[in-house]
Amino acid sequence: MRKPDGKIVLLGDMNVGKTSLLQRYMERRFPDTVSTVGGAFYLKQWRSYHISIWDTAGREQFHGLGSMYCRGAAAVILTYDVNHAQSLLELEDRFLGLTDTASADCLFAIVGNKVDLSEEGPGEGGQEGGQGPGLAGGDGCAAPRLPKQVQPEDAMAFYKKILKYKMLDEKDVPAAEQMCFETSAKTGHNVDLLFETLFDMVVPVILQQRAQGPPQTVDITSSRPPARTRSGCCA
Ligand SMILES: Nc1nc2c(ncn2[C@@H]2O[C@H](COP(=O)(O)OP(=O)(O)OP(=O)(O)O)[C@@H](O)[C@H]2O)c(=O)[nH]1
Ligand SMILES: [Mg+2]
Repeated sequence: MRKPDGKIVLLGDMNVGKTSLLQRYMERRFPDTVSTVGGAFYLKQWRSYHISIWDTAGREQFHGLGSMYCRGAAAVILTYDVNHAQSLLELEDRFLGLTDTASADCLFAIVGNKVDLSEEGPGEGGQEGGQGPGLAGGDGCAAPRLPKQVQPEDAMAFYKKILKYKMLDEKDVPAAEQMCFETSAKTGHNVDLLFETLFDMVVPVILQQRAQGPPQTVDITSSRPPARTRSGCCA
């Protein structure tokens, strides 16, 4: 197996939909999932690059593994559930610190998932939302359901906190509006947009990492992550 050129890691509390987002993008479906054990990855070819996308376990008992998965990451997708405010707070309290091992140029995407369940979210309708910016990409035709607990402004405020935590200047990194997404793994809303926006952004980071010396990505040919099977840890 070819060694990946770069790595993207999904982080976030249990049940926010990390595995579902990845399966929606890679397998174009929304299967039943079981809570992830450890971590698992997919390999995606994007242009001439091979990018590994790591799904991690949100459960507290696997927390210690998070910084290992983040080592050398070119991008981290910090995922929360738009209908569960605590899941955004957890990103700041429990998950942001895990990204200390990521690449110095690491990009951060903030993703509010399960937007199909909220009153302001888009309705059902298959893979949609491939156009337009992440936060402006909703088509607003939902049947009323749950009151949305997290607003796009909350996610953008968190993005700015990340920049502060990383001591990055706003003018040196992508704008919050570009990096905050609302998605539905169930309907596919904005899922392609999320991953493909990130892939395009990650390519320059990969080139930068190459220019700086040997890659820091985990060598998946020599390390042995827990096996992923259709009914296994990633399903
Ligand atoms: N309605 C709806 N349900 C979703 C969505 N994404 C995930 N789910 C459901 O939420 C539950 C948890 O999804 P997972 O993808 O397993 O969550 P996870 O973040 O991987 O959880 P851990 O592996 O425990 O960290 C499952 O029952 C999914 O079917 C979504 O966009 N909309
Ligand atoms: Mg999972």
